[in-house]
Amino acid sequence: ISTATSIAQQKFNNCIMNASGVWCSDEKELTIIDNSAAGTFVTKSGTLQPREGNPSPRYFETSWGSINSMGLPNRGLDYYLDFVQKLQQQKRQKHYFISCTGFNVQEDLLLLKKITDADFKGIVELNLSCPNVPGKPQTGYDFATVDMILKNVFENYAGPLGVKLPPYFDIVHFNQMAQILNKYPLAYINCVNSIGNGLYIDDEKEQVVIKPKNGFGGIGGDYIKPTALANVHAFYQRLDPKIQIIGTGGIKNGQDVFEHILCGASMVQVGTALMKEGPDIFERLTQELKTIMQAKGYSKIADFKGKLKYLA
Ligand SMILES: O=C(O)c1[nH]c(=O)[nH]c(=O)c1I
Repeated sequence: ISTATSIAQQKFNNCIMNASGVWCSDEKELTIIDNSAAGTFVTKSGTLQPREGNPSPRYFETSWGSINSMGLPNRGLDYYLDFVQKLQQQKRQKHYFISCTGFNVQEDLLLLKKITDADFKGIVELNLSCPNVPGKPQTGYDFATVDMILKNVFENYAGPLGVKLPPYFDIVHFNQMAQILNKYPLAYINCVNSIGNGLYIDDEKEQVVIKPKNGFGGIGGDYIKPTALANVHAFYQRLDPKIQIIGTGGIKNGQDVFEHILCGASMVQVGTALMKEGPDIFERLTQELKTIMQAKGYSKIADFKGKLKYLA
């Protein structure tokens, strides 16, 4: 039984990896993920300059998931690029994802030029959905801007590239976004980022639990799985099959991985549950998925990818 997959013709021996932002902020964390059962890793979204991010407390775990307003703290794109290129020299058969995000299209293009100049051979994840930089909108909800960015990106970047999208909640929005995405040679889209600007309250103290933005933050975990599955499947139904889908959101056991693949995901990313359990989770998720596949008579993920059935 194989849980292998491929994205943009790059092969991965496992379809399960980390979500950007979790266990991927420095080379120590990235090395641990690289040596875990995860098929590969994606870095924290790198910006042109390093960033401190928002004041703490900025992350809080609940029984059903998490709320975060990290504020894009990162070592800067150059740091991640240098580290991944060094690692790539040692592990030629492995491929890695680098996440990046600019505050406007000029910055996006500068980030991509750095990646081109470094002769990066992995896959780029352009983050269009950070919900936690005060005063900055989530690009993914501005359709015209997404269209303009993708036009500029694909006029300037030649390597495999995907985008990290926010969750959408309206069928018309799925249609409008799919129409835009289908115009471009995207390697994949990654659905979903956290559900932006949720609010979690400590009843005893009668107060919020994170400091930035009066407690408003991105929601992850069990809360968002139905939304994540819907976004994966809605785009699977609408996109050119050349554009693959990475499923992110609410994955904490083999069943959740199975459901994302059934909805059309070629790869899945784990955030909140990885934060809670640590990198050993990848071995557990892989075994649980294999057990489910065995019970159902599937030998590879292509046997059931996207095969969600509807009621007649
Ligand atoms: O606050 C963050 O750093 C953050 N938090 C998220 O939940 N998603 C994102 O894309 C980012 I860049």
